[in-house]
Amino acid sequence: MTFGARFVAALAERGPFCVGIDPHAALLHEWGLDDDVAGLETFALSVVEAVAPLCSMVKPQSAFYERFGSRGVAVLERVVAESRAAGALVLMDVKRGDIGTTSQAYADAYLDPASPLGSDAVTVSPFLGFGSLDPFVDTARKHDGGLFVLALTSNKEGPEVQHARTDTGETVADRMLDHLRALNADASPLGSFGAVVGATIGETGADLAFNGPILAPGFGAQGGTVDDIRRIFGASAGQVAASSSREVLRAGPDHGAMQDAVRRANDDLRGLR
Ligand SMILES: O=c1ccn([C@@H]2O[C@H](COP(=O)(O)O)[C@@H](O)[C@H]2O)c(=O)[nH]1
Repeated sequence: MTFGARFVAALAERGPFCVGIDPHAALLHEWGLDDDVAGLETFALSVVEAVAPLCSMVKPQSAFYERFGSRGVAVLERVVAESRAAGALVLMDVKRGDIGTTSQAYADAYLDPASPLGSDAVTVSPFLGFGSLDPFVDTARKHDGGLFVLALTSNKEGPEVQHARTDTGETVADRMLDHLRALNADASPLGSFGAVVGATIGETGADLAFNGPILAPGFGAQGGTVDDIRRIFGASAGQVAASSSREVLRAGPDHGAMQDAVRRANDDLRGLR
């Protein structure tokens, strides 16, 4: 089953809310844990245990594990394996992108099921040129994985690059979305090549109608709301997984409170479908 098909099925069954598993130092302290590998492990696996059986997709942010070196990455490997075992899709948030030969190594690391970090999908950056992502595209096709390509990110600095005009007059973001349209052409029910479009973006005029999954980070702690998802995505809202990390994680360590936060977000977002 392709990633696009798994994404559609997971959102229909479990709801459109994606939980970011980002073990910030401040959150470890709020949970009464030390900011060390043992604290990271307790935090991350506790979040997995609480939310992975419930939500359609989890999105671990690799940076928060990498900061502990190889032992942190070992925890990330367990987050991937245990989340998938609990039935959640795993989107590895690493925003990789490099020249093609290096992109191939990244693609193998995150999209080959034989890799310890092999995930359902990975976030990638197209700002070395969309064609530099070809190894990710080919590897995703080979293993039925998915990509989420940065298009209109949730941070306030993004427009400097993403709203800039290309040689043909369209914005960089529009060009990226055009590439995604081409990659997903004819896919059914949805292609596997998604876009990252923040829940915080203002009026951009971008055409967000395309036949692929959309990740909307910035929901919750960064200020994005259900109304923003409705306003930004309109008729494409049914393809959106809205993602939040800190908002859910702050409800912990109580499992019930984190699960309630997931259920509430899913209920609110389901109204848009
Ligand atoms: O445009 C983007 C792309 C990715 N992110 C990532 O999402 C989470 C947001 O965390 P919150 O605590 O919900 O703010 C984090 O991992 C970012 O790296 C994003 O925010 N915006």
